[in-house]
Amino acid sequence: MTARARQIPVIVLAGFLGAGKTTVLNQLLRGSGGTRVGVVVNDFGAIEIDAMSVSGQVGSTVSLGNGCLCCAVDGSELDSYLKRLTRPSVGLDVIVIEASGLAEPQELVRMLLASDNPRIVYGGLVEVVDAAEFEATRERHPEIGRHLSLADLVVLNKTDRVADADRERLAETVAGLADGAAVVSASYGRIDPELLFDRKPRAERFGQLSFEDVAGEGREADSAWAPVHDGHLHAGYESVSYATGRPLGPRPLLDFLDRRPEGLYRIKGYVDFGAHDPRNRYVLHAVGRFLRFYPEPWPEGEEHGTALVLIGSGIDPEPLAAELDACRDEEPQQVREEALWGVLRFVPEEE
Ligand SMILES: Nc1nc2c(ncn2[C@@H]2O[C@H](COP(=O)(O)OP(=O)(O)OP(=O)(O)O)[C@@H](O)[C@H]2O)c(=O)[nH]1
Repeated sequence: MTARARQIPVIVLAGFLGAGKTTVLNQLLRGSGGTRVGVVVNDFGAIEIDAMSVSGQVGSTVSLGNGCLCCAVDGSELDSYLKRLTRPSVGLDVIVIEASGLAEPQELVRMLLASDNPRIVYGGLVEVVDAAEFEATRERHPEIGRHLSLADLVVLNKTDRVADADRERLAETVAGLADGAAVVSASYGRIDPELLFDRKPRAERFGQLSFEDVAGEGREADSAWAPVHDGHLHAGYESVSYATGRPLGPRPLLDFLDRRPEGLYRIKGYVDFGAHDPRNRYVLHAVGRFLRFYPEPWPEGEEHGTALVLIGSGIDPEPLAAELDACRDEEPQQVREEALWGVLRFVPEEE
């Protein structure tokens, strides 16, 4: 076999905060059959929540926490992870990089195209869009349109959250921005893995980007290419990581979530409600005003505790941490059955 024949496609999975990238990734991993998928997860927050929530993968996962991969100055960090994943002994068929929700996808694509790792080949950019939040997000961040124009495939996710008529309109808007790339509608990230793992020549599958496309040749000067990161989505965003070994009180936490500041767009992580439910931890997801708790059994042997990442613009880390501290349960051993009811209202019946 020639070196070229062994090249492993590397797909970038991008999309704004909370759009459903991890959900799509988990669906792909579940549906990957015998294909061995390697995963690189790039979290924006210091606690690597996404890496923890990628489940059941067939291949290997490496995680790049705390900071945006698109700001790794020369891509050497990414290169070293890819080197590990592309060792023949690992035997991967495809690698998916889940970008942080604030990454500049073209930076990642550029790094992949510039990589001198002979074992990889750029496999396309998948952009995940939150159908329910898209319009508001685009108003705040018009650059989302530019991201879509680079995509090879757009997943219009969370279509269960919008009415049929809105869905069609959104699909049209997104298709217009995506500049000819395929747009597939999905709920809970359910897309056909064949869309990504097909080994046909990529020119047939995706409108492959050339380096010139990505580097901006023939395009208008693009501020995101400046060596500073002012134009990046994450420039105005802050991430706060919060961890505590003391259980949180359900009611104080719900009060906190209820009055969370407008700029606090994304919260994710695990909550320990202590004696209120000693068997389960509660996966928490807030995206805009959307809030969900997903109880799941504590992994065996895992120390119980709460770990949250809060991401937003104009948020003030210290008061947020102090407010969360104030949610810690005063009487962690005392169970009031009704205390958890408020939380259970935000547990979906089924996906
Ligand atoms: N209603 C609905 N919720 C969804 C859908 N897809 C994902 N979600 C929920 O949206 C929340 C965020 O999903 P994630 O997959 O974590 O989003 P993400 O893009 O990886 O988030 P970041 O890494 O923080 O940017 C979770 O609560 C998901 O269960 C969907 O199609 N419909």
